[in-house]
Amino acid sequence: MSRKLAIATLLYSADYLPGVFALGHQVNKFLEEAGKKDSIQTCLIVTTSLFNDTLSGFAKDLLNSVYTKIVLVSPLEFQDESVQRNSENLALLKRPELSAALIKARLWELTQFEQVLYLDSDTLPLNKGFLRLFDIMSKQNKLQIGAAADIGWPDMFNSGVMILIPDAGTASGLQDYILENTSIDGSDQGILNQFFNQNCCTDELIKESFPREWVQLSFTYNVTTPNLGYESSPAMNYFKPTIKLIHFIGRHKPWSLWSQKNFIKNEYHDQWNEVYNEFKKENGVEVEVPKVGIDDFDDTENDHTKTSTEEISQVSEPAPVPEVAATNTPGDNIEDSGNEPPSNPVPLDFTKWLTTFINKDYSISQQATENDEQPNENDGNENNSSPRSDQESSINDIQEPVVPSNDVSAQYTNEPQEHTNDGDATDNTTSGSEQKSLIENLQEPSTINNDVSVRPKNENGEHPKESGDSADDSNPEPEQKNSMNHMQDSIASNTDLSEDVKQHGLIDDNIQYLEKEKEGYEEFLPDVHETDAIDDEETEFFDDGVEEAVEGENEGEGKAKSSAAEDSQEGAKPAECKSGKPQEELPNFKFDWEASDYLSKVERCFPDDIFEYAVK
Ligand SMILES: O=c1ccn([C@@H]2O[C@H](COP(=O)(O)OP(=O)(O)O[C@H]3O[C@H](CO)[C@@H](O)[C@H](O)[C@H]3O)[C@@H](O)[C@H]2O)c(=O)[nH]1
Ligand SMILES: [Mn+2]
Repeated sequence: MSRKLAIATLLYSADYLPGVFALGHQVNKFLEEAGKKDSIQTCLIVTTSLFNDTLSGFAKDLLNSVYTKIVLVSPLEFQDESVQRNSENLALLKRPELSAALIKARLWELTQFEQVLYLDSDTLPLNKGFLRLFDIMSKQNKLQIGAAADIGWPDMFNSGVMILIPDAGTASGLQDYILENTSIDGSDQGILNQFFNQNCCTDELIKESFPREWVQLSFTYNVTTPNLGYESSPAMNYFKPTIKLIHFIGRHKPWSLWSQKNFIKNEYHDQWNEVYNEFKKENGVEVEVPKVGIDDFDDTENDHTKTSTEEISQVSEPAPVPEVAATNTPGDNIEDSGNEPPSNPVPLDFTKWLTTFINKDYSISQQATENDEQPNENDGNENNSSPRSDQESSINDIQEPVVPSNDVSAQYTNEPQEHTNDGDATDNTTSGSEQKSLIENLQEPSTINNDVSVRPKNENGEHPKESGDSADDSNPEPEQKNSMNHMQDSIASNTDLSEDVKQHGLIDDNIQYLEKEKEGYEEFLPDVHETDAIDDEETEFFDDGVEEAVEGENEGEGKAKSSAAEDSQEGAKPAECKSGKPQEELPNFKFDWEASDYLSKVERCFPDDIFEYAVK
């Protein structure tokens, strides 16, 4: 008899709807292709309040067309207390919106299925090869979890792709565990590892008899991106044809406006966009959903009833005329509830990125000139609130003009006067709302009364244990092709963008030049239209990669580097910089860093912590 299998994903806030749609669409395509549409169900786990109170009938209809089962879930019992206890660790992640991801623990309650492949809604299977997980893990037992290693700490698994055996006992054990323990990362990934993963047992004695087991899947089933270190390595080229699934980890998802404007070029983002556009086209979303400018919607999860899991059958009513989000109280909007990255009034992160590519000799002399000749250049930038005291070291004198990103871009373009400091903050703050314009149209306080039945909780029989390696993959997958990014057209009308594109046209030119020159790094080079909103997370990847590259290229130059660092600590003045070239002789903002060791100088002149004073 065939097993009851399901592929499940999770939705607890409306801003992940595009992910849920694209994923469902893609999964359906591959189920069809593999001839498994009838044997594997697709299941959306969605919080009751989101589904009933926030999503529009149109959104529900779309969800029902993509997923064969929609399972409504309430927050875990005492979830608030767990979230509270985990808040400190979660703060380290800078992802407050993930506090509710603990609800993934409800996956083990899906006992109507014998085995569930859970996929985060920010994942994208690339081919039907991911379905092989059901074969690889066919002998899985309820005490095992199948998952790939997390790149952040490879002794732990990433909880964005997990294969599991639903089981009432495991479910309640896990939920008790969540109540009593603090998660390593403040969210589901940490606690699931602590519960299932033998590696997380730090007591060697107990480890021997650890009751559960993480069965490690091949990374090709959950290739997380961005991950500069990994992608830049030859391993990416080597394994690329075998990748079955991409996972867009981190704060910026392919559907977010930030990604559309700023994201480091990534073919997988393009691919996600293709799938999403395909979904929209097939479902007439673009035509049917008007763009409106409502910013607020209620995504809060208020239903704390004890009901564990409820299942609704397919919504049978016809698709209603598209409805827009209902009026909401100001306090309920997504930004207030922490589901959007907090706006960053000073585009420090872009600056951080930008300075990585600045010819330091030029930038310093330029800054020195600016300091001398244009002391008030930044006066108009109300974001640049950093106090400047006479006591500050000379390195701060060097750095300060760099902080507003547009000033830095001016250095690139050699047209400092043509770039203003206006608009950074405004632009950044508008991005969140623009990004939601589609989503908002998929929300409403619903009056739809779905057939709801309490889901039965069945015990599952235990399968013989297998700790087999699942890394096999003999099926060569097609190369991923690049495509145009259509998201700007489709998600939001973005009037700010064109203005900024114009403003920074020359920066774009330079970056394209760099891309051409630096083959193999394309994935990591921002397709920059904006100078704001790049966050630490991704710039850190970027910086790390650059440092790596420099290390490789400048082998044996450690001494020069350390002396450069000393210089910096002593507060070297612009005139004392290594090359000492006069400004006119310097290349006109060519990205000639490859041929030089300027990055080591950048390190000297732009130490990471130089920006800290402005980060409030
Ligand atoms: O506001 C939100 C946030 C998350 N989700 C759902 O929860 C999943 C997890 O969040 P995600 O943004 O994908 O987290 P990651 O950036 O992937 O971060 C890592 O850390 C998370 C917290 O431990 C884990 O849940 C992830 O699997 C792991 O990859 C999403 O895919 C969605 O399905 C929402 O519906 N709304
Ligand atoms: Mn994820």
